[in-house]
Formats: sequence, C-alpha cells, structure tokens
Amino acid sequence: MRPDVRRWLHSRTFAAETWAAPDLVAVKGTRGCTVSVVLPALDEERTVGTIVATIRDHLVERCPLVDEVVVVDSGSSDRTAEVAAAAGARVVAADTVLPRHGSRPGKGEALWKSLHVTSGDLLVFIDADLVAFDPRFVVGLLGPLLTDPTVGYVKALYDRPLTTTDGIVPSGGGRVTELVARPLLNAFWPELAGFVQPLSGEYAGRRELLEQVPFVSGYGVELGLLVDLAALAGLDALAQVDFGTRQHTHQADAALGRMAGQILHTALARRPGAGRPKRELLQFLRTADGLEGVSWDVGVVERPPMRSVRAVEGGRRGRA
Ligand SMILES: O=c1ccn([C@@H]2O[C@H](COP(=O)(O)OP(=O)(O)O)[C@@H](O)[C@H]2O)c(=O)[nH]1
Ligand SMILES: O=C(O)[C@@H](COP(=O)(O)O)O[C@H]1O[C@H](CO)[C@@H](O)[C@H](O)[C@H]1O
Repeated sequence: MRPDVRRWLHSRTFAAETWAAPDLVAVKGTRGCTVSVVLPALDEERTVGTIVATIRDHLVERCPLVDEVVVVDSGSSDRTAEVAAAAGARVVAADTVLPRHGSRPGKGEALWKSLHVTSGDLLVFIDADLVAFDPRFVVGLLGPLLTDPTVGYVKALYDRPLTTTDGIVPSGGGRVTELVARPLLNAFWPELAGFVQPLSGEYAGRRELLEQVPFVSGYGVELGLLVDLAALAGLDALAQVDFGTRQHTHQADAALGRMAGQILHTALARRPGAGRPKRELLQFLRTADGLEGVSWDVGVVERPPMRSVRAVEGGRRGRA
C-alpha cells in the first residue's frame, strides 16, 4: 500500500459512532451554519417516505441538526413525490429547476440542481432507495464537517450485502465499485485508493466546495466529484466514515453495465493523456481488527502479435 494512502486511511477514516446528534447541534450553533439533506429520487415510492420521516423525526423535530429535507424527483412515474411530501420533505421536480439550462436525465442532474434549490452551508446526499435507513448516516457524515474546518467532503463506507434470489448475502454489493470504479481509481488516481466505497451514494460536503466543481449528469457523479474535489481541495480535505453495513435496492446487471459505461466516460474525460496506469489494485477486507487493505499487482504484459514474432524467429512453427 502506498505510504500516502496508508497515512490518509489512518488520519481520515472515522467510525460513525464518534459523533452524537446533540453534540453536533451544539457545535453547529457555535459555527452558525445550516444543513440541507438532499435525496435524489426516481421511482422510490417504497422507501423514500420512511427515510424522510426518519430524518425529520430524529434530526429536525427531536434534535434540530438538519434545517431542510429536500427530495429532488427525477421524473418518477410512481408516487415518489406524494409519498415524500406526505413524510415532510420539500419535493422539487428536477425538470422545473433552471429551465433555461434544459433538463437532462440522471442522478447527477438531480444533485446538480439540488444546489440551486437548497440553502444549507453543508449538504448531505442520501440515496432514496436505502433499506433499513439509520439517521446515523446523516450524523456521521456531518461529524467531520462540523468538528474539523479542514475537512470539506465526507464519503460513507460500509459493507454491502447483496439481495439475491436466495436471499441476502453479506457481501457482493457494490458490483460496479469492485469491477470498474476501484480498478480505475487505482490505475489513474492511486492517491484515492484509500476510499473503501468511492461510489457510495451517501456523502456530504461544504457548499463552497461543491459549487466549484462540475456535476456529471448521470451515474458518473460520484466518481467525478471524488476526483474533482480531491484535485480542488487536496486529499486531506476528504474523509470517510464507517457505518458498518448498508442495504439498498439493486439494479439488474444490464443497468449496472450502463452505469459502468457512464463511470468509464467520466474517468476517461479526466485522464485525456491517460498515460501508463499504475499496476497496484488495493482491495479491502473487513477483519476482526477492522479494515484490512490488500494490494494486488494487476499489471499486464502486452505480448506482441505472433506474426511479428515469427518474422523474427524465421517463421518456423515451433513445437511446445
Ligand atoms: O436518473 C436517476 C437515477 C437514480 N436516481 C436516484 O439516485 C439514487 C441512486 O440510484 P440507483 O438506486 O439507481 O443506483 P444504485 O444504488 O442501484 O447504484 C436513488 O435514490 C435513485 O432514485 C435519480 O434520482 N435519478
Ligand atoms: O457501488 C456500486 O457498484 C453501485 C451498484 O451497487 P450494487 O451492486 O447494486 O450494490 O452503486 C453505487 O454506485 C452508483 C454510481 O456511483 C451510485 O449512484 C449509487 O448511489 C451507489 O449505490
């Protein structure tokens, strides 16, 4: 593991239990800052209401850590908007925001437009398809931002069970993360290899930073923000918080293939020169002692076309 990654992992990885909501309310008051929670939603009527109601109950009414809860509806065809409003969210239709800029499909579009329709100094983004949502997600993401002015962006990390036809298996979720995003980051942005869940849909940041970077309109938004914010603010302005485990509704492989395509385009747009990618791939295991980083050499050797070899070897077909 690279020394800079090891150092960052040690200094910028926190446990969610480090912070409690009432303590953060006190800190928030002294800093005089406000908090907006944003849920991007497309056809999430089954889960969005519980998430909104839980945040409002625990973190607006009982403990005023959150100042507004906004659901940005990406054009749902189900009752997402009605369910979210009934649970107490302010619901905004993405295609009504900044109409002069047109309307693009995708999660990143909803998140970009959320910046225009919210007012919080700190923004917390929560997927609207989470199962068994815990308000700790919001508290843990705000912890580093409220207590350390040098931190500007915080990502959730967690184990990712996968719901299969045989039931829920303890790992296997985060398929695009493991098969596309993590190898890409290790190859081209090895300094970001310490992010255990680079695509996690739960994250928080300072508005002053988030408004200085582009938002990729589709599913490339998480990778784009990670790379662009690290370049803008430096690696030490980024942190990650461990929430143990997170369950959400899964998409089919074909949909994840399209997601992977968007992420690949997002990454390549940020590496026009590409150049020689790094050979190390850092993967993570959760062990009894905590998170263990395991390095692999995934470099490959390019063998020349056999035709060119035969030209040199006199064209004989050798025997194995
Ligand atoms: O065009 C879109 C696609 C997704 N989402 C929302 O973005 C979050 C993550 O999307 P999804 O669940 O499809 O991704 P996954 O978690 O399966 O990778 C969810 O709250 C979606 O409802 C959205 O607002 N607009
Ligand atoms: O991490 C992943 O591989 C994908 C798919 O997760 P699953 O394989 O369905 O658990 O989910 C994430 O990626 C999306 C693209 O960045 C984010 O928008 C989602 O919030 C996040 O869940």
